[in-house]
Amino acid sequence: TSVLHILKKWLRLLQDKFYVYQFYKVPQFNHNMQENQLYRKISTYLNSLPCVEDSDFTNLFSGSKSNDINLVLNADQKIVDNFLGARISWINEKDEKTGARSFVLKIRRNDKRQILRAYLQHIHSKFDEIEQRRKEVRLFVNVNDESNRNGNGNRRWISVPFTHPATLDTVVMEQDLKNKVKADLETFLKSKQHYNRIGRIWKRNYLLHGPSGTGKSTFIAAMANFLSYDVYNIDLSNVSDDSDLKLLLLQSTNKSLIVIEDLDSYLCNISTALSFSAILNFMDGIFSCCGDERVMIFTMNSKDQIDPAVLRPGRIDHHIHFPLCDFNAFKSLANSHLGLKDHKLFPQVEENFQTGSVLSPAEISEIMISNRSSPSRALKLVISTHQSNKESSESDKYPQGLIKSKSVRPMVESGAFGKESVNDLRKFYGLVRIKSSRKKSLDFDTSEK
Ligand SMILES: Nc1ncnc2c1ncn2[C@@H]1O[C@H](COP(=O)(O)OP(=O)(O)OP(=O)(O)O)[C@@H](O)[C@H]1O
Ligand SMILES: [Mg+2]
Repeated sequence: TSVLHILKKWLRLLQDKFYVYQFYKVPQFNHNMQENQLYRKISTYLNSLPCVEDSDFTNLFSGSKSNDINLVLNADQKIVDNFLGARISWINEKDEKTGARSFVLKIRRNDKRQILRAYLQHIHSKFDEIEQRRKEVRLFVNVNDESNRNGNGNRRWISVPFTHPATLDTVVMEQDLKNKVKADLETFLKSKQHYNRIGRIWKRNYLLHGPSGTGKSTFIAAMANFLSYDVYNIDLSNVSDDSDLKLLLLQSTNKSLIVIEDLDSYLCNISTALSFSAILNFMDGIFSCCGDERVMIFTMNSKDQIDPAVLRPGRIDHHIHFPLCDFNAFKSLANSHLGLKDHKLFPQVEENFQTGSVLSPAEISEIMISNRSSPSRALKLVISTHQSNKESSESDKYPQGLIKSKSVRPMVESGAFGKESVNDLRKFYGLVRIKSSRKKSLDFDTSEK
């Protein structure tokens, strides 16, 4: 077989001498460093070809499902495709200077006239088919400029499969609000023509604001799963300057969620690297290549200190507030986390929440997860943590030295729990204290402290 294989190869080389070929190059990026969609389509198409399995050398990657194994072409690997009797070969080349990649198509001149157009159309439709089947949402994060310079071909994003399990059903929030957001997203998905007609970029901007641990990030994941959009999470600390921010937007694809978390902390300490106007322009999306189907989401702990220009209508289409946990939210969490529709301790919890909420859904959900074997203990712990947090937030009005003695002692002395629960509580309470002091450091600058 080896001899046969070698003979075939020679014969092919000999035949090649008798034909005139034409070459087509499909670079990964255009001159503005926008990703060439055709490159992505060709890459997906070629990796799906059965002949990848027969090639001399190829890469194996695990897929999104546990048993999946994907074959992925290696750089510089040659692959031969057959279409309507014509032989078309592809190779993935790397530009030594810039590190940018391109696919190069080689086709006989005669075949080109007959089939090239149909062949490219075939790639388009195969790609759509594969995408439909795959429906894999990916999470992109921006790499810093350094790795870019190290021959990454100016690629600013790296991606992994997005597997967050949150859905709009699992996020606890007011039902009316949830329905409104759902309806808004559904209308958005159907509104391409409308946006075109009124001359606006087809995008929707959301601001999620509220204290830490109230579900903002979880809601973003739920939105991504609802829309089946890829998520581009921009870490502004990895953005070197204004043009870098533009580049990130240019290199994102359509049907995507573009996320900037904790925008308030960046706006309050705007660095020299990134200007205020660059952020505003970014939010408007005027640099986006085709402005197709993008949802932008910004999160903040508070919008009190934010320049109204950032929040003006059009720049932010929807403001969604994520509050601390009230009794209704608590009941939803108890239902989803502990399977409790009702419990004899519910009236006591309700009474507690009526005096004002001090626990975030994250804190309550944490208590419920770690005590899910004993719902009663979880509820008692919620009540006592709520009380102690309330006391400590009141004692924040007093000098620092008083806080500890005021807040910790009543819980430990109450004797309502076994030793284990008290330890749990201490441990958990420690976390809460660390969290709240972290928040303080965001709110005030050190000189004020
Ligand atoms: N509204 C909610 N519904 C369901 N789970 C929630 C909700 N809020 C918080 N949680 C739970 O708490 C955890 C933390 O929530 P999340 O990270 O979404 O909060 P966040 O508002 O983004 O906080 P931060 O401002 O600190 O980033 C999540 O793992 C989630 O399971
Ligand atoms: Mg978050």
